[in-house]
Amino acid sequence: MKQQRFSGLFETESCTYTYLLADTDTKEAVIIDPVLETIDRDLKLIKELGLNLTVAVNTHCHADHITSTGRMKQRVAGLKSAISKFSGASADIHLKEGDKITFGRRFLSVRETPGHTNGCITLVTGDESMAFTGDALLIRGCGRTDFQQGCAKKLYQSIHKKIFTLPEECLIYPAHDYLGQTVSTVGEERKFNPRLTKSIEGFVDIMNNLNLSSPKKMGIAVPANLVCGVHDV
Ligand SMILES: N[C@@H](CCC(=O)N[C@@H](CSS)C(=O)NCC(=O)O)C(=O)O
Ligand SMILES: [Fe+2]
Repeated sequence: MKQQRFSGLFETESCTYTYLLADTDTKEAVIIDPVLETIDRDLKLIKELGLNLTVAVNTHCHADHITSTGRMKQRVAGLKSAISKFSGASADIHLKEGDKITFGRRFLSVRETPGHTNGCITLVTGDESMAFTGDALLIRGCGRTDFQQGCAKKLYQSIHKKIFTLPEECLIYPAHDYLGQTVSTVGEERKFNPRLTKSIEGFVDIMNNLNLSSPKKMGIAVPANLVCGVHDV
């Protein structure tokens, strides 16, 4: 019987979620958005579970924290890094719409969801029961669109066309949450997301008036993440 192991892991400084998915029959595993500060915790869990980590994928070139994918590659034999081909970042695998990341008999399929950045992707499990939305769709929110080629119109269209078309009960796992929320569903966000339930004009207006300060680590995170996060910290 095919089984899947799923872990949601949290990094407290940047409020980032890292997700680990494994086929428990074959032990092949994939990690999504791992953070440099929590590399030891994540690799310990992978070792404890006896998993063979084959792919470390970033949903986009993060601006607020440094990815651990480069460092993980140095510590896990055969591990490949992956990111969108539109991210501008180096990686072993450059992903595009419709690509599949396989782990054992399971897979994640790639949906391009630009708007927060040009290279944002949403990863959807083969049975469409889970979607890892990165910073495109957050729980009752969405990624900001005021830097890294952000575009509010594009983000609105990405979310409506590529995420809200998934089954209502599909679980939404974002890359961040600042309020302690861990999971939502497509149906819930379609109904209750205060930004995405507006018209496109209303959405653009909200996004143009967020007035958020830049992420504290942006100056070091973006250049580091363009090269898989490997740099002298
Ligand atoms: N204060 C944090 C950065 C917070 C932030 O800008 N979050 C991003 C996602 S990380 S690129 C975002 O899109 N937020 C949207 C929102 O509505 O909050 C820091 O200093 O790191
Ligand atoms: Fe981001």
